[in-house]
Amino acid sequence: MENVFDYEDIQLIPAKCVVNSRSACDPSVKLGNHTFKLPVVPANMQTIIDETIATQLAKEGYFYVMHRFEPETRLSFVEKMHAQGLIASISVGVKSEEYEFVQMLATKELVPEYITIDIAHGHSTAVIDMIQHIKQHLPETFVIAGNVGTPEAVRELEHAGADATKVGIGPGKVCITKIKTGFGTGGWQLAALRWCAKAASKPVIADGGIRTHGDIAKSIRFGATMVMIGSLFAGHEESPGDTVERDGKLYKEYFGSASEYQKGEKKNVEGKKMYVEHKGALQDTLTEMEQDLQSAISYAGGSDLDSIRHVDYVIVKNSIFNGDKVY
Ligand SMILES: NC(=O)C1=CN([C@@H]2O[C@H](COP(=O)(O)OP(=O)(O)OC[C@H]3O[C@@H](n4cnc5c(N)ncnc54)[C@H](OP(=O)(O)O)[C@@H]3O)[C@@H](O)[C@H]2O)C=CC1
Ligand SMILES: Nc1nc2c(ncn2[C@@H]2O[C@H](COP(=O)(O)O)[C@@H](O)[C@H]2O)c(=O)[nH]1
Repeated sequence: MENVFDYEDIQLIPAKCVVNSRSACDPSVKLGNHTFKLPVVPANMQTIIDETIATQLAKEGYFYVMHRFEPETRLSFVEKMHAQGLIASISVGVKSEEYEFVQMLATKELVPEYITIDIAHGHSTAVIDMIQHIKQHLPETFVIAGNVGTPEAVRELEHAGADATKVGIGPGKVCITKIKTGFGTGGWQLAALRWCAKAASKPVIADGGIRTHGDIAKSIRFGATMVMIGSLFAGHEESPGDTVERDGKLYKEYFGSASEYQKGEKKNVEGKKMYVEHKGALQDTLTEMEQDLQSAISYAGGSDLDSIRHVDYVIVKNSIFNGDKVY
């Protein structure tokens, strides 16, 4: 691997603007059979999304992926979403009961529009088998498989039938995989995304490590169709994590899906808990993301997301923030 870099090492180079207002730029994206307002999806984690947020996002035209940590609610969740005419987008693991769950959905003719296979090390026989199982029983469902960090993994999961792959092993804010195992794309997630996207023939979702809205545009430039984000979505008033007050300031808890707080035990822990500053309503962040992406598109010299994919860039190793705090 040559040219290893991460989000903070890159600046995109502006091209001549062709719109008279940023509002003329369209940041919507197609994934599978549906078009969504933004190329952004909140992480399928228990402190990031719940049924209320999923419903709100679906109603407003944003993509969402419900987490898999209350497995007994998933079937009724799909029913509830479909009863409202909304898309159902759920997560599964790879244990034997998950095979039965997929079969049960098929038997009841409940077909989620999207299923995400949510596993730490997605380049595995377990994930390949699950892709094939879903495709056998729910052939109409769009399958997102992950997480992976190499072109070989992208090719194998696509070959097994995945409709999209999710890239990112260890770049997450509450991730400790890189520390505990020495493996992953932490510190070079953007370069790993580029490496994987070049091998992909289907959409790639960049997962983890997004710290600013500009990082969304950079992900698009380096091959992502969409980005999955945890920490930037953890602090909203709607966020499911507990709210705590410290020295008169409000914070929300954000913990990893492989943390002891999620697992309820200290076994194979690869995630931690942190507190993020409370920051108001989720819709405000989504609106700001939309405006920032519209602006990014205008800097790219176009009027839609595709224009970002073609801009030049420079590598300015770890220096673009000039030592400033990001916010
Ligand atoms: N994106 C990322 O960088 C990471 C994300 N996570 C998140 O944490 C959650 C838990 O993930 P995960 O532990 O995969 O899910 P599960 O705890 O559901 O494990 C799924 C199955 O895969 C097995 N398994 C897990 N990791 C490995 C491995 N490295 N090698 C072989 N078998 C393995 C488990 O067995 P056993 O437990 O016995 O090994 C289990 O049977 C997920 O939501 C995932 O997205 C976790 C780490 C990294
Ligand atoms: N290594 C771990 N990664 C995790 C864990 N829980 C979630 N995740 C991944 O992080 C992203 C979100 O990253 P962020 O930088 O936007 O906060 C999420 O989508 C997962 O892929 C975990 O316990 N360990």
